[in-house]
Amino acid sequence: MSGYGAWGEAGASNDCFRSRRTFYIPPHLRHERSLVSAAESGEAYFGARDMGHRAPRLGRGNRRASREPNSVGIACDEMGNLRISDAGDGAGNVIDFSAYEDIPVETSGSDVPPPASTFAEIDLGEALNRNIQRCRYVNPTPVQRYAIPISLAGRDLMACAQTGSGKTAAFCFPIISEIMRSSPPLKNGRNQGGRLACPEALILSPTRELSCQIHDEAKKFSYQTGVRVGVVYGGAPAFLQLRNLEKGVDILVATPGRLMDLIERARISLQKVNYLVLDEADRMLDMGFEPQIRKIVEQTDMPPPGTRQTMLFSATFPHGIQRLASDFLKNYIFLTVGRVGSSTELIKQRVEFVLDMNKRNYLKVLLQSDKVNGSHAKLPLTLIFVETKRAADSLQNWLCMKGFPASAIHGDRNQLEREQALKSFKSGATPIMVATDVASRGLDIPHVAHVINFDLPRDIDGYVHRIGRTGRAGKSGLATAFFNEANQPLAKALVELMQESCQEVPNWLCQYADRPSSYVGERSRHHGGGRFGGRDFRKEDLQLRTGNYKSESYGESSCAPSHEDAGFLNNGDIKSGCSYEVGDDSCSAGADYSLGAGDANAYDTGSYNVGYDQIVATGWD
Ligand SMILES: Nc1ncnc2c1ncn2[C@@H]1O[C@H](COP(=O)(O)OP(=O)(O)OP(=O)(O)O)[C@@H](O)[C@H]1O
Repeated sequence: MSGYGAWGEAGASNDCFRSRRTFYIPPHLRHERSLVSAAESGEAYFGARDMGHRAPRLGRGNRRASREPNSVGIACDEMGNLRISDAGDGAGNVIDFSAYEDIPVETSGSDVPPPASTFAEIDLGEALNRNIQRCRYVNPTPVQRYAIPISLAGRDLMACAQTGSGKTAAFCFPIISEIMRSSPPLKNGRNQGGRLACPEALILSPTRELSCQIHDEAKKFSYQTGVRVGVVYGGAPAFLQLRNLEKGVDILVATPGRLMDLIERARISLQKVNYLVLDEADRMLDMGFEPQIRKIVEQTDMPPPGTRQTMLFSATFPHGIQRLASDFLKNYIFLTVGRVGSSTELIKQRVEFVLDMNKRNYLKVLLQSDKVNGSHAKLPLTLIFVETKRAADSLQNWLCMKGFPASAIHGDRNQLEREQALKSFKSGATPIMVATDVASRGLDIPHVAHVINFDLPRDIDGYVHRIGRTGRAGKSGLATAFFNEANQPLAKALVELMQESCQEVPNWLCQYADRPSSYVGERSRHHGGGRFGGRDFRKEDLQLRTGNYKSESYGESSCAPSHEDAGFLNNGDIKSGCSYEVGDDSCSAGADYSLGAGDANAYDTGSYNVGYDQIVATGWD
């Protein structure tokens, strides 16, 4: 990854901006000093040389076995030094996914392929299987068990699975496997003398950080498969990204703005895209990104649905967004793994009543107590979410003044600042990171012990994604929310979510939830209050009309469809009260793409936080 510490370096500090010999360190191990030291000293963690450089035998994919090793990506030039390490907890233990074992799963759609219970059951190809072993992924996670066979069967998919449950591999594995075996070879996605990149797979994600992370993961999985992975995102020089694409790219990971820019400059063509993935699909199709996504998917040379395979993944999938998304899909399967959102009991959720004017003091107490209880009296990694970019800067400064090492990440920070903040947080050098929603989705930061919603988001899906930054991959985590009168509209949905997740709900919060409110939480309105947070809107529409739609339920049975949902959807009312700081990641100029600038700006200066900012200005403490 070209960014925040994905690569250690030989004989140098772990500064990824200098060009030295590079060593891949996967996201979940980048905080490990021992690993960084091993990389610095040149000691093989998983020596590429151990594996040799013979062309891999690729099972059904051996037609492409003669391809060169992957060489796309800034640090991928020296494959001899590539480190692929395990998925353990850094202490040699394999991640315990047993917490996800009895998760309810539901599929709907026609002719759903059966799930696989082991990787061995799935014919992914020898080279990829070796990489899976190198990653020490022993068994597929539930979403992988279902999504991989569905994808390998060539079916379109809308998949909804809990945060931290392994969705990235669920879409990467089948794509890599299929590209490995595709025939004839596509000359690594190059045309017109190498200037026009023609990827076979396109993975779109909403933020630069997430794109980098997916790129990193995909590169790791495609090691020695001959499949090339590239990435383009805003805020970084386009020429470097283009130079890498010129070497060939089979799988392109991109943020929408930069991708559109490069399409318009005739540097990328989507004519050969056989696989399209929208990660964080509900985010990609909400009112901020939707026009851009439509342009990319419907107004470029990308093959239409049915010709290409399309897969959408998220932990949350409001019905209005499902309806929009169905334009991009053909005869798709809807898959829900577990309750939409948190991995339930793995994340302990606490809600505290804290007035705005007391938030900072309360935070200080919380952090002090975390420090006392932390190992060696150290602060565990703590991610604090605030509403606005200004609030993020201000809280970061205040925390530093109070002796709590903190970084901040938001859409007004330039790419370098964002990378450095993330790197410093991951390494534990600044164990606190203050963030806006730009960091709420997808980021897989190992060992985040505590997520604090200093300002609660406006919708419950936002909350679900934020708290999902902890309690990932079978680990436990803590999420604390500061709640006060201003958050009353969220109370009902919050109580429902907490009850579903077997959390202790304070009585006072239930009282807020019982009050009439102008806001109807996403969960109640979209999901019908069922045990599955994500339900196939087709099913509910059809059941309403005919009482007949094919659905398979594994684990627990699902609830009756909600008439309220259908009515809501028919009104075309989509995700009002959207709470994103829209500041991706897109424009070639390097500035954050300001989608629905009105929204974003209104959000920054809106009345919701005025009181807070005034308090900051008076410097109370
Ligand atoms: N089969 C597996 N065995 C062990 N670890 C796995 C497996 N699949 C994925 N992981 C690990 O689980 C972690 C979470 O995976 P990932 O980031 O893909 O989650 P996600 O579902 O996309 O989360 P989010 O909804 O927050 O984006 C990663 O560190 C990944 O390496």
